[in-house]
Amino acid sequence: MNPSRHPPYPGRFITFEGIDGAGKSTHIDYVTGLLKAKNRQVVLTREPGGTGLGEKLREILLHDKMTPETEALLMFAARREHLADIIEPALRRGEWVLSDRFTDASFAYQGGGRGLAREKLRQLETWVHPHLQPDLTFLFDVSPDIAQTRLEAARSPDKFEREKADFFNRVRGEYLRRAKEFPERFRIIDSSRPIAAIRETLKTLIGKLD
Ligand SMILES: Nc1ncnc2c1ncn2[C@@H]1O[C@H](COP(=O)(O)OP(=O)(O)O)[C@@H](O)[C@H]1O
Ligand SMILES: Cc1cn([C@H]2C[C@H](O)[C@@H](COP(=O)(O)OP(=O)(O)O)O2)c(=O)[nH]c1=O
Repeated sequence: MNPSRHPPYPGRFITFEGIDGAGKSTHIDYVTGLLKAKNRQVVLTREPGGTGLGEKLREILLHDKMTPETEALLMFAARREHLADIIEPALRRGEWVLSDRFTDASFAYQGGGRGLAREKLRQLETWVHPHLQPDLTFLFDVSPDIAQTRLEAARSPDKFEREKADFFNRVRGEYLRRAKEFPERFRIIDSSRPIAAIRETLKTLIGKLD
């Protein structure tokens, strides 16, 4: 049970983070399978998105030009809906929520990437989810060069994916800084390795959860 939660929910909240192309989407399905094999009820979701309104905001966020402040506010607006409609009800029911990104992404992208002050993001975090943090965060860590090569082979880029290596170096740096700040919940996964090797790591880590 996560003691930082009030009230304490019986479910578990696991988030998947990393720069674009790091392999989150590839591995979230694998982890879902591992948990289902352990007879856990799993809710698979993503940010921005996860709700009807959240998915509409995602379309705007991924394609429209806006100030960094607007970007942060819309990310947290989508998150508020996500928490109220999906995440907290599932945790109350005792289910395992796996989310492709959460608030660490706002610190990494809007903070590290766009340069917004960390304190502003902390204020939004306190406003939107004062008593809830993930139980566990997998940080898929890889260089922007490798991620870019993988993405070029896979799909056409959205607004974020068109950013340059400098931007992703700052995003990666902020993710790693947060992993140091919250070592009890972060697990850094070396994502430069082949998919099979990463699966082995994930299997070991998931096997340790009760
Ligand atoms: N460890 C890996 N080695 C090689 N290719 C990978 C690896 N992980 C993911 N990929 C490929 O890279 C691309 C981006 O992966 P994806 O899971 O969509 O990343 P993300 O969700 O983090 O943006 C996909 O085509 C995927 O098959
Ligand atoms: C949740 C979140 C995502 N993002 C960005 C990161 C991603 O580039 C984009 C969409 O995330 P994601 O769903 O990971 O995109 P994809 O499936 O194409 O890899 O939104 C932020 O900038 N801040 C946030 O708080």
